[in-house]
Amino acid sequence: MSLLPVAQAQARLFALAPRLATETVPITAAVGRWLAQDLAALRNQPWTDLSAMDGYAVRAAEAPGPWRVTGESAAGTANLPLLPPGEASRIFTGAPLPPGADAILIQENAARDGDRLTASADPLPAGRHVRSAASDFAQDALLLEAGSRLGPAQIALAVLGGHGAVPVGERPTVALLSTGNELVPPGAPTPPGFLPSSNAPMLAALLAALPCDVIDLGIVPDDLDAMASALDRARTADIIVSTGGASVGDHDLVRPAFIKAGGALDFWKIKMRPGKPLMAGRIGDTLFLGLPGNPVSAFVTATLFLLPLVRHLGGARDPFPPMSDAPLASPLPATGDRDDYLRAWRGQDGIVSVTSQDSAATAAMAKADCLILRPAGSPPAAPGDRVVILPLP
Ligand SMILES: Nc1nc2c(c(=O)[nH]1)N[C@H]1C(S)=C(S)[C@@H](COP(=O)(O)OP(=O)(O)OC[C@H]3O[C@@H](n4cnc5c(N)ncnc54)[C@H](O)[C@@H]3O)O[C@H]1N2
Ligand code: MOO
Repeated sequence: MSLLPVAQAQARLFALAPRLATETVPITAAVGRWLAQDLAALRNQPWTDLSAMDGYAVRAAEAPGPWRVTGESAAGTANLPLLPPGEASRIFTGAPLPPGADAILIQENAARDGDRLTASADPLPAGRHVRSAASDFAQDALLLEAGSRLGPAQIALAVLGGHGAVPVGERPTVALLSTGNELVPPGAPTPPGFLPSSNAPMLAALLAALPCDVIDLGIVPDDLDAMASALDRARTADIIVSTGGASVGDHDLVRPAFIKAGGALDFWKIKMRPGKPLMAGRIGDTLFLGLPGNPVSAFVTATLFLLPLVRHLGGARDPFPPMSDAPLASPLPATGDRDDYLRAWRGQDGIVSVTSQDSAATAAMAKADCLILRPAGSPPAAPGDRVVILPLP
């Protein structure tokens, strides 16, 4: 079987995965989720011309006064009477300007003696310290496009736009299955032959940044029937993710177990390093991703396939990790016949690849804050050469 290029594999994975239904949730529960529809403003912001400062509302053409201070405007007032010529109104930040006023004299620049007011400094142009009606956004304006992620700034915008609830993609459920006779749960004793299972906690940590619900189904031994029944039990999830047992050894049983459980495999073996044995398919309505067991391979394939899949299902417009380019600080060897995703960190002088690129080197992986993408067949690279990087979450 020839190796499938990463972009083709990602496209095939998404083709297996229709987006989830949408639901309307209170705005406070929408953080991190993706809008299911364009969001338009239900109101003008500001609703009318407002003062940006504490001071006096005046007619700018009358500066530097004197004015007679008559009315007052505070935030929360409306329907103010016309400001007669020659008069000023005391005003506070966020309060509406009385009709006729067109500038704010800030109180630091005002001299007041009883109800007599004069401007003590600088010319006062019309519009000074005024936030004009709808200058932030107007009613019916498009605030946020479908597929946008709702972070803190987007939530503020939606609320000011008049929305108390928003339509978003549902949260997918992700079931994690760790395969391997050698695995024990985190923190358990490790007699000879055993090691702690780190993949599920690592994947749960990666998924914690996304709106999804993670179920850890624990460790399954390298046994065809045990794996097949574990996969079958996991079918209530939207996505099943296994780690380990994905390669070609006699104990690598995930693929036959998936087929035994009734799954239809769509692809296996990707033109990437690490991560070659990655596989994907469907079992009923559930998507299946079989990640390699090596912790670094599982980390990289999760970054390039699992996280984008969760974003896609939840309605994201941009599901893939962003890429940029940056200069290298240290040299790189030529790549082989697979795309390399090298673990690296962003130093002051450029990108530094971590010392060990072995797919079991977790100490080196933990120093990385980005991946360098080096396409298959790239020649050696020297310090100063620009490379494509993917920042890590
Ligand atoms: N003859 C070949 N051998 C291998 C090939 C190949 O093409 N031909 N591919 C290699 C590549 S590339 C990878 S990647 C690995 C992946 O193998 P598996 O997915 O079958 O993973 P395992 O053999 O089950 O485990 C590999 C390694 O990772 C450790 N492991 C597994 N699960 C966990 C876990 N939950 N937590 C921590 N560590 C885990 C496991 O003990 C092994 O050391 O295959 C190559 N072989
Ligand atoms: O493709 Mo594997 O993940 O190199 O060790």
